Amino acid sequence: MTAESPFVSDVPAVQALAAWREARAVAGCPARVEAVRVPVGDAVGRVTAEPVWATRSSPAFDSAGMDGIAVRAADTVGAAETTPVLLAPGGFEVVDTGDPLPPGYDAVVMREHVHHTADGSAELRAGVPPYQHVRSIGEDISAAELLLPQGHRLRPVDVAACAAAGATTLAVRRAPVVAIVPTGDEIRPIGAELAPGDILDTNSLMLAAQAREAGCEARVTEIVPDDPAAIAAMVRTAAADADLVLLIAGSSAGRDDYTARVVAETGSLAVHGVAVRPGHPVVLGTVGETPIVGVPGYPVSAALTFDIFAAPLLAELEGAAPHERPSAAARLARKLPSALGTDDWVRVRLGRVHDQVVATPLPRGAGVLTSLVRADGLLVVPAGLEGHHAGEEVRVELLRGLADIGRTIVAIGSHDLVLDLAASALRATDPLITLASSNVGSLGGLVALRDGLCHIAGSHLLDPATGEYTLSYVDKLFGPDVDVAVVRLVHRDQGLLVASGNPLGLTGIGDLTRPGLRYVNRQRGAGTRVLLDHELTRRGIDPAEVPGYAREEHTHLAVAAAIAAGRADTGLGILAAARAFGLDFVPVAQEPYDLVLRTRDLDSAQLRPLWTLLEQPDFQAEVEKLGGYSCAETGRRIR
Ligand SMILES: Nc1nc2c(c(=O)[nH]1)N[C@H]1C(S)=C(S)[C@@H](COP(=O)(O)OP(=O)(O)OC[C@H]3O[C@@H](n4cnc5c(N)ncnc54)[C@H](O)[C@@H]3O)O[C@H]1N2
Ligand code: MOO
Repeated sequence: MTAESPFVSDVPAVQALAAWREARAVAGCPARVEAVRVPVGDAVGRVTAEPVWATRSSPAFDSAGMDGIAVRAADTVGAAETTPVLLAPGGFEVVDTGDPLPPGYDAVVMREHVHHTADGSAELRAGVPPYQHVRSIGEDISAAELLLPQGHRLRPVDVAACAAAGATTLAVRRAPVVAIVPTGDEIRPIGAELAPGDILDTNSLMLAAQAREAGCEARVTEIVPDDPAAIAAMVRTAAADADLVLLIAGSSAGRDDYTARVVAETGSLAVHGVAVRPGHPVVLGTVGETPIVGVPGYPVSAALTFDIFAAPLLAELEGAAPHERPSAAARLARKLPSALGTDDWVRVRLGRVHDQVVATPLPRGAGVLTSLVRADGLLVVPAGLEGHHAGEEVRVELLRGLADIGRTIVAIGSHDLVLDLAASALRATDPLITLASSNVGSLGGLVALRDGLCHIAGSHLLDPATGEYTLSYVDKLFGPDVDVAVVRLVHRDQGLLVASGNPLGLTGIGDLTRPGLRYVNRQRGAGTRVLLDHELTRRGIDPAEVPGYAREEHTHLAVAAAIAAGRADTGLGILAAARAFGLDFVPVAQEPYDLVLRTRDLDSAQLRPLWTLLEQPDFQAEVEKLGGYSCAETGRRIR
């Protein structure tokens, strides 16, 4: 690879890590950070640099385990309710929990089992075995035992045990120092006034916090402009007193992307481009004796690059095992395509549907940081796979506890803004409730419900034969005997979304055959597409006559966005989507949008908060404020 090459050539992650390791060895990068001796009280979070041996037993003496009296067990033999034993003063001694056991005694009787008589004797109504309620010397720790191995990250319980075992100081690895260097002419510090095109330096904030969470000291430098000489100077300074440098952005092939060149010129470039996504343009190398990572600028790429490349190295520098997240099996809520040749890191929402965990993929863009914010888990589609089918079992790394996901409502089907509104309203009433919705179209939602992959399927499927919505599809898919309930969410207006002012003067479906028109359609299986097809058929129009019929978007908002950006002239969608993008709207039809579910879930604890919400007048008012919605039948069970 040449330093000048603008091309990022992706190597598999394992190979990249091996190449970087080799480069670090050649550059003489230390294998470990130094060991230091610190007071036990300061050692939490650090990693032991040598084994910890006990120099003291704990307890250091036989001690009373309870408040009461110390006795000789032999003196109590035969004591019973009917034949109490009296111990005269001098034949026992009062003790409190933790007191050394007085010499000559071998057991303790709890004070609530002792009757003191007027002459000061102690009356016992039960015999006691030797060593009852006595903590013997070394019960917890014996002097000379190995308490902790080397390479152990110290937790609060560990330092307490070390101190009890006689340690006042511990030999630990010092915290690795991570220097973070943000770059980019457009990057501004958090809190700065922003001009158009400016971007806040959120990556430094995140990476520094990730480094601290990993037990490191993080130092963020000034933001360096896109000037290779300035970046090189800052990298040299940062590397001089850091154990790892994270150089943010400029990792790919743009005109101002200098990271690979700077690393090659100031040190050695081991890897430029790894077959992982997000994060593929990552740069790995060394500067002096310090490892450096060129972290891609997109926030999701930056976060994952830290996890995949920086965190394992930092753990190794401390001599500790890398942090591993627990994982669980889950079934995919919908199809997950993935490019061959790269490890695809997909963020997922998790929910429990009946007795299985279901994973719903979140948006995949490397700039969509909220996909990580909302993620309950991470799933890696390995380079050798072209993805997974809906319903396929996958292994998911957990970012949240499985117990926490128990209250997630999994919704799959057609997209509607009312579901988004409900998700945020539910969260406001109880932070533990999540409504995770995934848009695969009405038909896809019904299939997912049939296959046990969701709690509710949002549907607005018109049956052109009957003019009825959804019910006939439910019958067809589930058969008449399966207990499926249908609850009305809303009625909504569907119409043609057009640019503000309706510049083409469209009046309805009949105008869609105009030559040169750029229509944008919804995907097959979407209720809106079924509606379009029905309206076309009614007018005897062949879909092939609609220019743009084959062009597909997956949500109302995506259709509206395409029109707002001037990439299309019109598409069928809901009024609320037109409003959200400042578009005009030519009404075509009013349709019901329903929630389909298993009857047994109508009364489940997971779904109950949703039904309560739908009844609320405040919520209904919010919905109608979106425009184009009627709540006249909201919450009514129609099957
Ligand atoms: N022709 C190619 N273009 C791109 C490729 C490629 O292989 N060939 N890779 C794409 C991928 S994938 C990624 S990821 C990005 C990586 O970009 P860079 O590391 O070069 O970063 P920039 O282009 O400078 O910035 C990308 C994006 O991130 C924002 N950014 C930068 N620094 C920060 C920061 N500190 N805090 C928050 N956000 C930051 C920056 O403003 C840009 O919006 O390249 C693709 N392109
Ligand atoms: O690989 Mo980039 O990091 O997808 O966004």
